[in-house]
Amino acid sequence: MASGAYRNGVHKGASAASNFKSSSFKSKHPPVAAPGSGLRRSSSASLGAASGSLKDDRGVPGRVRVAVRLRPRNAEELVADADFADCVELQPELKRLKLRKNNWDSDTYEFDEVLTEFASQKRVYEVVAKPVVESVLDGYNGTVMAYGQTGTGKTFTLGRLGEEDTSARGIMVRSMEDILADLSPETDSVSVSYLQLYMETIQDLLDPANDNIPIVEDPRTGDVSLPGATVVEVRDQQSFVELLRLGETHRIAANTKLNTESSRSHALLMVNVKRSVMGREAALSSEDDNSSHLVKPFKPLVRKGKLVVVDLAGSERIQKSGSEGHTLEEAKSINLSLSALGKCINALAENSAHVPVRDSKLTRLLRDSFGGTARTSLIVTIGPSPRHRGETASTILFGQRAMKVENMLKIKEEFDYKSLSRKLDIQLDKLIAENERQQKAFEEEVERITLEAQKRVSEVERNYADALEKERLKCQMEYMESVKQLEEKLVTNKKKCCNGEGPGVSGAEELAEVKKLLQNEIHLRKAAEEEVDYLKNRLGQFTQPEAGGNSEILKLRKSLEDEAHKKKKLEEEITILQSQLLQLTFEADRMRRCLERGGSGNAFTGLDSLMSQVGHLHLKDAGNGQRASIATLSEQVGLQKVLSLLESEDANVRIHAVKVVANLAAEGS
Ligand SMILES: Nc1ncnc2c1ncn2[C@@H]1O[C@H](COP(=O)(O)OP(=O)(O)OP(=O)(O)O)[C@@H](O)[C@H]1O
Repeated sequence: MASGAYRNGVHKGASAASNFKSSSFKSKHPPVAAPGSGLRRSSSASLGAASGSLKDDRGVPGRVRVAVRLRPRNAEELVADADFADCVELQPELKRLKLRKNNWDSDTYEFDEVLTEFASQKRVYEVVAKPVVESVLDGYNGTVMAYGQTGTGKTFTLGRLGEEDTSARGIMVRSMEDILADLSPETDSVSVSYLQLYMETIQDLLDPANDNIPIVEDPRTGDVSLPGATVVEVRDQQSFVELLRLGETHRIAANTKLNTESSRSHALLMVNVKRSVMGREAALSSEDDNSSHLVKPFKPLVRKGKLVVVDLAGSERIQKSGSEGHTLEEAKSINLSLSALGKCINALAENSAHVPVRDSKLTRLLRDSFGGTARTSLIVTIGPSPRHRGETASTILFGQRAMKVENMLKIKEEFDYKSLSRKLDIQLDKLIAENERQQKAFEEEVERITLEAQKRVSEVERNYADALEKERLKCQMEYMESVKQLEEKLVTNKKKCCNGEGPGVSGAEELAEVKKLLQNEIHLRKAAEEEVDYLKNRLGQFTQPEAGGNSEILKLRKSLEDEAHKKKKLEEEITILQSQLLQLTFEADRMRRCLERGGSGNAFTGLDSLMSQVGHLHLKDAGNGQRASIATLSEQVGLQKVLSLLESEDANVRIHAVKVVANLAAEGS
């Protein structure tokens, strides 16, 4: 008899149950909640509370919570036990169970939760498993375990998929629903392994070929791992249900092959939840300030919670199962692991110094669930049949002992170097991209400014070239005009000379007029020079910011210099023109004087025509300078002709010829 049992409603001896009266079943002191956790915390009575939880370095104290669930009578029992009362009577409001010994005597037990045959799957989940799931999401390990005789509803409670009737969904499916709803897909992840422990061998229910998985314990942390077990990351509920179905199919196939039943093996679903605490905080802060990740210090932490859901093999005794041969060995093996679990629980309940954890694979696998750092809920399932009273009593006692086991819940939080590295990589990528963007923008800006400058320079060049061209044309026109006027005047003078009229207008007046024209010309030239200077200054202003290397500007300067050079040449030509004009004026004067003296006009005819030709040549070739006129005279008039005039009989002709030659010689020199 358990020390905590009630008999006939009277409490006998110190019991775990008596302690539970003072403990709250509500989550008054939930473990440290992950920031931003979206899962609604259970508010109804639950097994998950850490009574009087005081968090210190060792963790949060948390007793193993135990619920009892009664299966309704099945078809066989309805017939076979028709004339008998159930072996148990439940008082759910008092969280008590009465186990009948006979018609007048019963033992009373108190549990953390008493679930009648009418309890819904939803309620069972909420009081048994939900607080554990919440702890797992907060970074603790958690265990939900079903213990009971074959056929009492362990698989019904834990493993129902509820595909046709969602209200029938069991604890596994509902747990994953809550986990997936609470995780952030960007920073968190959840993965599962599904295993079967049969005859001290661990088989992979997600990969049947993998049928002897070793257990590895971390000597430092005591954490248990199963290297080689298939681990599947779960992204949505549907894929998880598929995995459960696949596991169930493999479990049935494996058991058929081994000629056994599911009740002979233990099924373990391991759910690993990994969430980045920093990731969530950073994500929240970055909503307010996009650049915060660059300046705010951050601590990348990862919380790793592991949920283990264990559907234990049937707890019936060997002698009652009538096993023999291989089945007997099998039953012994099942019993071995279950009795090892019972022994461990007893040792822990009694605060024994030695806990035989290593006696079986089951206890090795569950070492964290009892007396470890996990939050653990146990649901013991019982049937109503008085024919199985002994099994029911044994199950109830197992549950009562488990209620005495105290765990020290510890949060599994690690510094997440991987996440830090990933975050830094992302930050680095962002910075590189930003840098490239800025570099590109800078280059585009430089290109834009260069284009703008080039455009402005070419605009100035064009304006300047236009202005120069205009000025040049203007000068040319004026020059041509002046030359034309001089020619006309010369012809008029000659005509007058030939007609013996003499210069109608005095030569001095004509000369003054020509001088005036020249002055005008000089004035215009000066104005053009000023215009050029002004344009030069303007160009200098435009090109100053790009000083030091713009080839366009250099070109512009060169063309400016060329223009200045041309201008200088034009000025020289004007000077030549002036000297020629003087010479012509002199010749005209001389001719006029000659005519006035009444000398032979005929005698001078050849010489006049020669002078006329010389004059024309001078005007035509003025652009090439004085030297060109001698060469042209020699070519076009012929030096022989000039020389023949020197031998003329007329002395005046000879004198003129001498003068012409002398003038030409003076020109030549
Ligand atoms: N609370 C319940 N309400 C209605 N039916 C139930 C309940 N619990 C169990 N059953 C039914 O009882 C039968 C046995 O249940 P189940 O297979 O879950 O038992 P078990 O303890 O897992 O058995 P085993 O140890 O052999 O695997 C099933 O048909 C199941 O539907």
